[in-house]
Amino acid sequence: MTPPPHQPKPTYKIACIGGDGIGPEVISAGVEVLRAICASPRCGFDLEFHEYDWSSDRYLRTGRYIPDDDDDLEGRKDQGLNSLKEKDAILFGSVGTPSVPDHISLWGLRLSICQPLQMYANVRPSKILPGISSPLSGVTVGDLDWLIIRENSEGEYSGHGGRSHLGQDHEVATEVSIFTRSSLLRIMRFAFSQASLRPRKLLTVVTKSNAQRNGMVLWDQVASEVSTEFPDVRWDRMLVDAMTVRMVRDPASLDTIVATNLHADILSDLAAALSGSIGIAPTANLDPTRRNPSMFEPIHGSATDIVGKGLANPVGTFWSSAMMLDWLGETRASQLLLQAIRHCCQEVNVKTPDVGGSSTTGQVTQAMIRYITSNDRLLQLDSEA
Ligand SMILES: NC(=O)C1=CN([C@@H]2O[C@H](COP(=O)(O)OP(=O)(O)OC[C@H]3O[C@@H](n4cnc5c(N)ncnc54)[C@H](O)[C@@H]3O)[C@@H](O)[C@H]2O)C=CC1
Ligand SMILES: CC(=O)C(=O)O
Ligand SMILES: [K+]
Ligand SMILES: [Mn+2]
Repeated sequence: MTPPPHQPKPTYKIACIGGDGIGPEVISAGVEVLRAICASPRCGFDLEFHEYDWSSDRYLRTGRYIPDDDDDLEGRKDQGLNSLKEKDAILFGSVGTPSVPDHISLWGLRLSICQPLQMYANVRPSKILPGISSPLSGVTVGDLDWLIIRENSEGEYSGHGGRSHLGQDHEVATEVSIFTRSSLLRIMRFAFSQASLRPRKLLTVVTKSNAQRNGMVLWDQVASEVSTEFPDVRWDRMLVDAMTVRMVRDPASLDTIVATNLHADILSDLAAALSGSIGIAPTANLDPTRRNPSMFEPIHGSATDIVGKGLANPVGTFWSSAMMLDWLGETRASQLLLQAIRHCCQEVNVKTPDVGGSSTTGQVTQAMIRYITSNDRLLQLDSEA
């Protein structure tokens, strides 16, 4: 048989934005682990990492989180937002520091990437991993396995509103939630299709249409319209306040969940805590049209209380990196990464203090790399092994 023609390995360009606080610590751990995968001769692709210094430090130095595309930075003009569009994916840490107001930092960096690049679907899996215990008594692996879909482009985080009469008794501030039919159609179609891909084919639409009588009513209406396109998906509707009760009291009754930008932000932190720790939970900011690169980050923030101490759990970043590989079509490498996470959490018990262990960020990272290096046969198709 003639051997197949030599195929060059695909090389994916990954933008790495560590950001603030523990962001750079977990991102460098993620990059080390991803490099260990690529170092295997059995790995069928390569990753090219492009580091960005976008952070609050840069903001305090230059007045900008993201330089203009035509700013000349040490002779280079390729470091602005447009440069992200040439990448295959973005790995993001976190943004936020005590010396900059949180609304400046979040809008200056994370939202300034997600919004122009139309990453309208924020995907947040939440699941109890073997070796990790839930604070809910009697709830264990398999009892909590959720996929939270967060609307990531509008709603309460549209940035509409303003302040006037500053400092006066009649000072006023508005924060206007925006709900558009076109954005609701795309997020509901995305959520129903994600639900239809999971074995239980079960979607819960979170709402607050009792008190919020405009945007949330349109939200419900579009959910109902889109449901007719997905006859195989069973779905129900929950008011967000009652949803918190159901998540705690009956986690096994839930599977895929769709909620607004604000509601899902809150519910996913709760989900992370119920599944063991905020340090574990991953997220993907997806442009499902693939016109733009998507961005992968742990759901946690910059955790300035633990920065520089080796206490940051890097698992949220490893899991996010696995989601990134999956999005790039590298499912075997993604599976290997997930398996390495399970191995660290359960078999060798290498865990950070937030999940009851005593290992450092670096020790967890090294244990991941050891597992990957000695199990790299899993990167090959069975027929090639
Ligand atoms: N996507 C992003 O970049 C986000 C940024 N933020 C920003 O981060 C800053 C801090 O926000 P917080 O409300 O304190 O939330 P946070 O998620 O940074 O921290 C909350 C608590 O969880 C702990 N924690 C978080 N990540 C951990 C990890 N990997 N391992 C172990 N423990 C971990 C922290 O030590 C802290 O006690 C703020 O400026 C906020 O605006 C918050 C959430 C997301
Ligand atoms: C900002 C924030 O809390 C989040 O994206 O989850
Ligand atoms: K983050
Ligand atoms: Mn959040």
